[in-house]
Amino acid sequence: MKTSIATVSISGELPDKLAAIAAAGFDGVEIFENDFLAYDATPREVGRMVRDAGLELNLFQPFRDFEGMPEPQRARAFDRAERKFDLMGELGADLILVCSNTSSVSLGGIDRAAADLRELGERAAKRGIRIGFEALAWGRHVNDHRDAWEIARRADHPNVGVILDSFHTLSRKIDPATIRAIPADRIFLVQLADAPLIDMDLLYLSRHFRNMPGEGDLPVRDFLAAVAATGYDGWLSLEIFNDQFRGGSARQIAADGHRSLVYLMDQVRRCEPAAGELAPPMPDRIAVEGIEFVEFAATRETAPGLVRMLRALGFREAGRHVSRQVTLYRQGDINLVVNTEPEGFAHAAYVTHGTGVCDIGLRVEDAAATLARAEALGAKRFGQTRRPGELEIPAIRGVGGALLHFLDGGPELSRVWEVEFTPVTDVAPGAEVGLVRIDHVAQTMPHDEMLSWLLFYTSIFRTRKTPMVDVIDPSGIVRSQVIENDEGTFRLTLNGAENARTLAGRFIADTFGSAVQHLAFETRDIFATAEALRAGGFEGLVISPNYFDDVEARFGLDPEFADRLRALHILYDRDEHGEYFQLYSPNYGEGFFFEIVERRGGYRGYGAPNAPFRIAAQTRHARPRNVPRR
Ligand SMILES: O=C(O)c1ccc(O)c(O)c1
Ligand SMILES: [Mg+2]
Repeated sequence: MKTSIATVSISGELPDKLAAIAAAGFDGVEIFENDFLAYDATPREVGRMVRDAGLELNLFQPFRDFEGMPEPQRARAFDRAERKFDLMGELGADLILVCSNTSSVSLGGIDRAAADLRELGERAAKRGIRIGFEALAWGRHVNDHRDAWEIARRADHPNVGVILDSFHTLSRKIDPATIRAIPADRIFLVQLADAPLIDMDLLYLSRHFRNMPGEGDLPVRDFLAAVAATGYDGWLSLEIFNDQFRGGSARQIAADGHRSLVYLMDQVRRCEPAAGELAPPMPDRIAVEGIEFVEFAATRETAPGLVRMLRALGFREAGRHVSRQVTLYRQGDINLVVNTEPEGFAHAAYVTHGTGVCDIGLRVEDAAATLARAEALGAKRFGQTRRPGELEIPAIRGVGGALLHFLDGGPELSRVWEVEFTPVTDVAPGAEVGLVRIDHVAQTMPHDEMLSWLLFYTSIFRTRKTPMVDVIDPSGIVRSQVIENDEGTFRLTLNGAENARTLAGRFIADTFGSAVQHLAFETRDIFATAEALRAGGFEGLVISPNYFDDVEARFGLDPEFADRLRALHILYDRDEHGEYFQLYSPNYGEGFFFEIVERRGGYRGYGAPNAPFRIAAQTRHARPRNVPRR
């Protein structure tokens, strides 16, 4: 189906908006009247700008407070409409959205509204214009698409139909299945938007917090499935009023919007038997079997510090790359790679961001299919000249420009470690500490990038998001959102910093952008791991004793058990499934750190209640003069 987006969804002046919309791959654009009024060009020029950008102008909107007016407002409303029809003639627009009346003087009555729309349809027909009637969720008398459709039906005019908008239907919890009863040829346009589930006045929610389908909590997929089942094959158009998007990057928001529509059409194609071919087929969402490796960019000068930390954590050198300055460190199922090449991608990442994670390798069922899906959803493929002995491993750009590589069990890619690395035996192995796998990867980014990356991950991979939580940092709030699969083999936490003084905010400033801020490893016995680390000279993050007094009281812990936590600086949490234990390294370099966790009995969370105390300890650690003597 053809896709479009309303100008109101994008930041900037009209030309910036149009350029971003065209670049993102949309076929058309809805001109929101205020964007036209605010811009200094004639309607003819604006129409030409749209077409020169390669876009169709599919809707002019909104026309307000029309139906059910008493005189003299009624006659005024028709005069206003005629003026807008003149304007549309110049713009080259043939569909106008009339939204349901919100005026306190408007009168109810389905037949009165139908008669008004019929007359408007008659006048519009003379100009080759069609009227799409939309029920606003806060319309005075009409606030339900079923009533809007009944009015359009009774207007009984070929130039009068309805415009359906997922926000208005779903925010009022109207069953979208009721759309299935509307004939497709009377649906003139479909607008799509999602929104978070926040208990708030609907007008305020709509004008400030709408977001792209898949970014919020509304069942937009069921809405579009119902639309598709009618046989509708017209425009799918995004209409997103969002304060953050208005101030964001026009190109990023437009690209996210396009991705959200492609993803939505793909979901509907799979779940609605009555839907036709909505979009070109692509592989289904990709199941991630695990994190195969994490690669750090470093230099000869910075690598020794990092490697000292890895050894203290029990990692052992296990291989050297056949043609690059790349070393593999291993423990349990964890593969960490340190890249000190003086050129190429990792070096460029080092120059821009400093020592840190530049690449994550995911184990998937089919690496080629993963790349195909990612590209169909607008991800950027990455390629670099191969050196002798190197495999071709599909990769895309991810958070902060870092890479995501895809490995699978096929004959080539399953042998990457044997083919690309020469095994070595560590000459100075540290103690065994019992880390078995990567539990999660935490990526830190500015808050206004969070929805983009959320959509990126959830649209490509078979994952779900959990509700966003606020984490209190001594200098502000950090929002945290989890993306995970059912199997627990792929867990990410996205942390969005709203200000530059929080630990997360300073990390973004110091690393010049979004990046992995910590890696969490799993152990099966946190106490044994903590003892072994300590014996090997690893200095963990010191947590305030006040914290342990509180957890002891809060969970009714056995005092001896609480003393062990206290002595080893192990944080504790519990949910209805089980228990969680956490231990942290101090910050390394630009604010990167490691976490070690143990999950007992199916604990589902990530220790969010502990985050403020961990952050406070890290902040103290970074400014040692604040550490109280003990
Ligand atoms: O918020 C509004 O007024 C408004 C206007 C036009 C629309 O299409 C809409 O969904 C909302
Ligand atoms: Mg709308």
